Amino acid sequence: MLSVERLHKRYAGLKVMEDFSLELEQGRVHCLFGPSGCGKTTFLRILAGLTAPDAGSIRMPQDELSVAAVFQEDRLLPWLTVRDNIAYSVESRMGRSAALAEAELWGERVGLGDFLGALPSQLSGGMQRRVAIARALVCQAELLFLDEPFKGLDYALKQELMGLVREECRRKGQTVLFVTHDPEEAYCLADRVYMVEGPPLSVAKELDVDAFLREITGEEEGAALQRFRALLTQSGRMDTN
Ligand SMILES: Nc1ncnc2c1ncn2[C@@H]1O[C@H](COP(=O)(O)OP(=O)(O)OP(=O)(O)O)[C@@H](O)[C@H]1O
Repeated sequence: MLSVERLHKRYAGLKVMEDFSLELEQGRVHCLFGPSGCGKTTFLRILAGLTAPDAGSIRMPQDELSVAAVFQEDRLLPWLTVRDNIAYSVESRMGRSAALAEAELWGERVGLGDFLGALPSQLSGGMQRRVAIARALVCQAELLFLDEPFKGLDYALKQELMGLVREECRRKGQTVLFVTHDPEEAYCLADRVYMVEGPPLSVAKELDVDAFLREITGEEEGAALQRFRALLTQSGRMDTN
């Protein structure tokens, strides 16, 4: 569905990407997993068309795919309410009243039903994150890019939102690429994990979630595995148990 070939990127003296390639498969949730500062956000920005690579190409089968993204900074419009922030991205396509109805539905699904009329300045950081997630999900885009989408959320909420993202992406066959340095998020949400190091991002180690788990815990069975299995159950990922 999307093929990234031999990307190179440099910021002044810093090489952040060197010959980096990756494939995204239609309808799957992919995780780019790597340490802070290794170049993950730069990669997402290149895919989203916000940063230009120095060399390399991004190929998609169709000319135009719809894309929605959540970046680390929430980028909410401060003068619009929660309802209007969520509706904003779909209003031109759906019309105002349908967009507002969808916005209310998504506002409620992320647990902000009582704050639909609030302004971003009246929300906590975690609540603003939830608005940003709702705003991305309401678009029903074919491609969804998420940069550390659950950063700053408490554990229970993170589990709930991961379940929501999984369920929605599965239901609509969306292709997702999310970025994290949290192994639990990678394990609970992804179908495939690309482990990277850097800068520069260069070769990604591509793993299914069970191989990823073995890679990070260094064990086949044991306490860590059981803990992750419990997480898996909580987050609704019974199918890989
Ligand atoms: N616009 C920029 N100009 C110069 N250097 C940049 C710019 N954006 C990022 N960098 C540098 O490129 C490197 C990779 O940054 P990037 O934000 O892509 O990493 P990351 O893996 O997403 O990090 P984190 O997980 O902490 O968000 C860092 O050393 C960063 O300082």
